[in-house]
Amino acid sequence: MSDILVINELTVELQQQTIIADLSMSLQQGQILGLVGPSGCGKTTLLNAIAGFVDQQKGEIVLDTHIRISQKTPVPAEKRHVGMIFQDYALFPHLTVEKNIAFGIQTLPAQQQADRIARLVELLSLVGQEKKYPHQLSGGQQQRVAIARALATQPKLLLLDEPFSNIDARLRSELMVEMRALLKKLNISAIFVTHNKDEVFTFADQMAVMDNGQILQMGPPAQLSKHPNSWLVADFLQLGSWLPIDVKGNVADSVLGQLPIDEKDQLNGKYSLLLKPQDVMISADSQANIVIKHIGVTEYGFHYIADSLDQNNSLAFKQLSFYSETQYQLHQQLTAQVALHKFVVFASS
Ligand SMILES: Nc1ncnc2c1ncn2[C@@H]1O[C@H](COP(=O)(O)OP(=O)(O)OP(=O)(O)O)[C@@H](O)[C@H]1O
Repeated sequence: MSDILVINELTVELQQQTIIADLSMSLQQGQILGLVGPSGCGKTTLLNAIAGFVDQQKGEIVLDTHIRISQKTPVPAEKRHVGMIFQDYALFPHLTVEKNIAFGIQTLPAQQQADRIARLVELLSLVGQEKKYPHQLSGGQQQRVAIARALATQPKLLLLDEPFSNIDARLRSELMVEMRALLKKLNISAIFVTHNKDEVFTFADQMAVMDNGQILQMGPPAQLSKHPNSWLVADFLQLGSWLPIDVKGNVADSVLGQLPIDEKDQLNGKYSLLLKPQDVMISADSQANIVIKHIGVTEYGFHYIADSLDQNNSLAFKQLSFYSETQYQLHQQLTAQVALHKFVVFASS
């Protein structure tokens, strides 16, 4: 399978500030990539650089194995065969649905335009809406028009900036499933930006976590959840809570007791241990070490958030998350123990 996109050491500066810093990645033909990361880390700028809306200062972007773009050999946006769907869809308010869809293909012969519009209207369930204006459509319909308009030019790669953020929560997952099926059917590769990790798990084959203009980790979402390569990735994916530990040799001190540490890891000093909710065992006895601060009800039972009872200890923590079928009370003091497993430990918190 060939790569639809290869990025080598890309640097993008905006107003003398480095926004994308030496970023490298690749995406296989037909794959959907979910791009996540903290606000301001450069996600939209990366899409803009791929689409050709901002200049690159260094590095190379290779589209569909043969369109090679660098600072010395720029390629205008319209020659990149990349479609982009903006967060607010950016539909033309004074144009009907069919005229919006036709916008990028006006140079084609009239019959070819009409055939392509008819096919897209059918594909995106917009039959009967052709003569309507954007303000006469629901959010979901507007999104489908934006998709149809982007697909009209038959792009090899579709870029979507937070495509689902304006959609009603009930409609969202239905639309995501529909759109994924459509992209797969047309064998169109896509990169979409989101703040919602659940969207990545529903919609994407690959996930990239960005921070500070770089990609920290990229791979199938399940792989990143299992083996986060840094504190930031684990924290962004909300994989659990952070337990401060102090490692000496093959044991670690924590306010939840001593934990065995694999000496092969060669740790020494203070770290943060990733504690998944299922790794926390709770009992109500006289050895209390946590106090319940928040109680929620979920499909997995009660969800509790607790602080360590001793807040003066240098290893004290706040907001340990765990689930239990047992109902405890707010402010109740309990004993938490850590189930023995292969710990994931990171240097900073
Ligand atoms: N035209 C511009 N000129 C100068 N700086 C810009 C410009 N556009 C964006 N930036 C800056 O670049 C950084 C990255 O912005 P970008 O929109 O790419 O981030 P993002 O990850 O998409 O953020 P968000 O998740 O909040 O949408 C920010 O610090 C932003 O202020």
